[in-house]
Amino acid sequence: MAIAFLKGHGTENDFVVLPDPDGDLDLTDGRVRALCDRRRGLGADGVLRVVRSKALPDAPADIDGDVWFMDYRNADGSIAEMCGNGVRVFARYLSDAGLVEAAEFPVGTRAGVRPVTVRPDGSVTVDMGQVRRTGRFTTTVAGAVFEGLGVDVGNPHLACVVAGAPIDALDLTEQPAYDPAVFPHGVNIEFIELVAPAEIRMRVHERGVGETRSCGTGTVAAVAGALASQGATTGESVVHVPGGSVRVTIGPDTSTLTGPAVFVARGELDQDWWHAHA
Ligand SMILES: N[C@@H](CCC[C@H](N)C(=O)O)C(=O)O
Repeated sequence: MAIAFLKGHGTENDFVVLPDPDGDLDLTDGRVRALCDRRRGLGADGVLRVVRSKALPDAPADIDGDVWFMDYRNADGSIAEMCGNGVRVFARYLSDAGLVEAAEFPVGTRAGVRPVTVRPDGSVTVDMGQVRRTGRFTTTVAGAVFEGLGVDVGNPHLACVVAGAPIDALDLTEQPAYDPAVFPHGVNIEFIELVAPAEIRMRVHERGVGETRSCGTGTVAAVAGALASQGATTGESVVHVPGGSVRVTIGPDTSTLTGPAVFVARGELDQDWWHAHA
């Protein structure tokens, strides 16, 4: 069986997309790690398997079986509940491939259904759901302690506004320290610089990946963190990340993320390579 793939990115958070409507692929952790490896594989921050919800045994039971499901894996092979940049790339794939005809449709994720709108200019808006604030916590980078807002947007985040020092100077090559009692399943950690009332810059260290050039769920968490630093819970902001810019709105009941979704390549995996990495 030929195994098709696409390579795409959203603000340079890059993914291998594997169309697998009937859930036939044996997508082991080892294969995910090999696919994401930038030397022995295709190279990516994560894998997006495109599968019908009814074909994935661990899809949440309340998602309609015909809804397309984003089976997301981090580069280290771990499973994450949600990926904001990935869901835009995923939605764009479904639309370009003619698997969905409407411009607005639901995408299933482990964090629940996320309604998306694919726009004629190729950008995608995602309804990211309600932002849950979980408390104030700290992280440590090279001995420097940063305080931030814990945020749950389906997956866990710690959004830290950095005052008085440029975020560019932070060394994010190592895992920033955090309290595992607070984040027992790990955490994505954002470092935020306030640029203007509705404009921020962000860097991120992603759970299961390392520093990436963007994190969509992280941008929503970052805007929640920036708003909190100004005593607000709702608002909107442009978020500049190393890989580009996105727009985030946060309301009392839900949030949205709008940004690009780009395809770079498509092809077929080598069968021998696939079998060698079981
Ligand atoms: N890059 C993603 C988030 C991917 C999952 C994350 N690393 C986690 O483990 O929660 C995004 O764009 O949101």
